[in-house]
Amino acid sequence: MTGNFRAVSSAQPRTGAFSSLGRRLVLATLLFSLVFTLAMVTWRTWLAWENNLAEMNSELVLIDQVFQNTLAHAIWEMDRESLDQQIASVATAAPVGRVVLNIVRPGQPPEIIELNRYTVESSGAAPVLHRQLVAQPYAGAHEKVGELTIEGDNRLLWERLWDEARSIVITQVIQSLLLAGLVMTMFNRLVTVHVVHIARHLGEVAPQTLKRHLRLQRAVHRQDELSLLECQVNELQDNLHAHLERQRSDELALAASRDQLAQLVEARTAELKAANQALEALSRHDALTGLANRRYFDELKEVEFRRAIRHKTPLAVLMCDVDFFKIYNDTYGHMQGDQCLKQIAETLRSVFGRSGELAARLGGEEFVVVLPNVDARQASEAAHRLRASLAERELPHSGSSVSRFVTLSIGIAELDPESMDHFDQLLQRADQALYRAKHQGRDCVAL
Ligand SMILES: Nc1nc2c(ncn2[C@@H]2O[C@H](COP(=O)(O)OP(=O)(O)OP(=O)(O)O)[C@@H](O)[C@H]2O)c(=O)[nH]1
Repeated sequence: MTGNFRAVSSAQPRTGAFSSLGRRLVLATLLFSLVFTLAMVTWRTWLAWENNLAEMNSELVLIDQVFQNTLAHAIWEMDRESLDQQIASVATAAPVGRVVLNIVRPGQPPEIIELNRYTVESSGAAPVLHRQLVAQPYAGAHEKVGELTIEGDNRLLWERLWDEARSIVITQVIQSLLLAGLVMTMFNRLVTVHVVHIARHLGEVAPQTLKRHLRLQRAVHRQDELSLLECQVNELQDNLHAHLERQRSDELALAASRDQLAQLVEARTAELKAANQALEALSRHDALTGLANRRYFDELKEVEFRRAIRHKTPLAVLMCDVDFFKIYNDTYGHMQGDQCLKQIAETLRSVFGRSGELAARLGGEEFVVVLPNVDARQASEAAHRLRASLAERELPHSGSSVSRFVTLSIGIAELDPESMDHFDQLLQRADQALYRAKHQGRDCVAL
């Protein structure tokens, strides 16, 4: 499950290098401030220009109001000295750049007095004031004596504009820089720090740390986008934790039921195996005597035959038949006959209990014994041991004409690799020997 989590610290942006949100915001703010500053400077400079023009015009009007009557009077009175002084005063007043006085006298050509503040003629946008000078030599008389033209000082106008523009630019730039700094600081404190904190927290999220909630370090807890994000991250962690817990308990339950199922399957398999073994035992063994039955004997006989041929070892077979068993049954009853067959089987088991020796009931009262690594002589000794062992049991057989007890006739055959190529030939040979034993009077062994 840990593999389902990826550390944020190792995650890279999809394309390009890492670019801080705060830096981009500052750049955008600075760009905006620059454009805004340019616009503001232009607009405020234009306003300042208009103000300066109006102010200079007012100053010229004021000068004109101060001097128009005294000038008209000096012209009327032909007071040259006063006239020159006044013209010089007007020309040296601060906002004045040029003064032109056109003196009109009846019958004389007009006289023009012009004073320039600067040697070089400056013409420009400064305001110009034209005033007709009228003298009042007596009450009710109006005599036009001249015309006064006052032109504003262009240089002064531009100097004033330049001073104002400079202060406008400085204040706008400072204002913009302060605004950008404020935005950057606020954004950094209010957003960037917390976004980085959230990214680090998410990078450390793992199944075992899901219960550790995200806690934003904020002086004042406000309900805003960040608190919403904090809440959603914690809710996601809780859901994930609950889901993992559910998954874990489901896995445990599944494992428990799997174990239970495995135990059940194991028990059922054992039962089945036991039943199969029982079935197999039943299918391979004679129900009455417990000896191998004909089917099992048929399975094993060829194996032993091939082994003896391959290893060139001797192999002997005993064919055993109970003597006068029909009479036994007739005398003691079929049930007793069964008990007798069981006793004979027990005798066979006790005599031929070594590994490899096989005693089987072929049917009725007929038994066969396969003896690997045993030749005819040894088989004969074994047959006699069998007869002796049966005799020891002293199973009464009153109907027998050869003994008071139950006896066996035994035919022996030994494998002859030259003349035999399958087991039945050996069995047939043993059967023929048994036939001879019966004809020799029973209760004997024949080769
Ligand atoms: N009780 C009992 N009798 C069986 C069983 N199988 C076969 N018999 C009897 O065994 C008898 C065999 O008789 P016979 O083949 O005539 O041979 P015998 O009487 O033993 O005579 P000889 O072999 O010539 O000595 C028959 O009467 C069968 O009914 C069995 O499982 N139980």
